[in-house]
Amino acid sequence: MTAKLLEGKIFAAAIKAEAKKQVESLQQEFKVTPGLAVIIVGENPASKVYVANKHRSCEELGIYSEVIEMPIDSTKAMLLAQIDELNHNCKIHGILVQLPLPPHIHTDEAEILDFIDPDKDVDGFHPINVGKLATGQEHLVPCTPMGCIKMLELAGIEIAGKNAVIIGRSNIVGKPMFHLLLARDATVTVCHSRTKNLAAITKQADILVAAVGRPHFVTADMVKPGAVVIDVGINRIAPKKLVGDVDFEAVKSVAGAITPVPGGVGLLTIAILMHNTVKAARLQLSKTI
Ligand SMILES: Nc1nc(=O)c2c([nH]1)NC[C@@H]1CN(c3ccc(C(=O)N[C@@H](CCC(=O)O)C(=O)O)cc3)C=[N+]21
Ligand SMILES: [Mg+2]
Repeated sequence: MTAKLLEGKIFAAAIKAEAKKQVESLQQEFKVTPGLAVIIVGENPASKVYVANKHRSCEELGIYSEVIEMPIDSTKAMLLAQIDELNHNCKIHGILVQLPLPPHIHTDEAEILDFIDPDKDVDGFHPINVGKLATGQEHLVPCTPMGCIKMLELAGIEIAGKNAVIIGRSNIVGKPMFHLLLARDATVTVCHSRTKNLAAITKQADILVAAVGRPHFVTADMVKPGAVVIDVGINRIAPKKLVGDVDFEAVKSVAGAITPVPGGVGLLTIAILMHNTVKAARLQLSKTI
């Protein structure tokens, strides 16, 4: 058996086309152009690639985009001042602080992210938005897990009643993914580095989400035949070689459907960021009218 390939570009195109329509209707109805600001601190090469991809997507869709490059030695106070300006800048509807932050301000990450106006929090990382997601009031939702959900929906893959297993419990992927799947009536298990008998649990999964950050972590013997395997990993094993968390070549002959890396959910992450930016703009308009 060979798994159906879930190609990110097809789903991303559908999500972006819908966002583009909404950009046009906001311009026609309200003369407002949605705006996204991305703050990048320092020179992390991977971050630069992602930020450039985000900027290009904004241009494609007619979203106003600002990339704010701050020096590697920026202080917490400098970041908070920049966020404060963007919180009050009416051209900007979405604010994203590219992670990871440099080591000297790493411990300030939560304080920095929590300073973003929750209505402009297109990453969905603010505790208000996390709380809303956890209580069934989905508002601005983290882009990568939301991309996975949208992909399942667009591919016509049923979630309700399915056994979903997530490997990884990060605030960015694992935990929000848990809430999104639970809200759609899956039976959800979250596994992590201290989980015992991992393969026995993952083998129960109808939907398996890998978000561990370790190349080839999910092997064929961990996958139930016919399962949907979503690979959220982005591991750069050489300057130009990107691999996921799943041993793709082996798992594709067991799974029913699988996402590739690159070309999988990474593309959806950006598409949802565009969707969230438009949603944030709409939200802010509805509060001012
Ligand atoms: N505040 C914040 N929000 C984020 O959403 C965020 C972040 N920080 N830090 C880094 C991660 C990573 N991330 C990706 C975005 C696009 C691709 C993407 O476009 N991937 C393509 C191309 C990748 C390539 O070739 O390098 C693909 O998978 O095919 C991947 C990963 C967003 N992140
Ligand atoms: Mg995780």
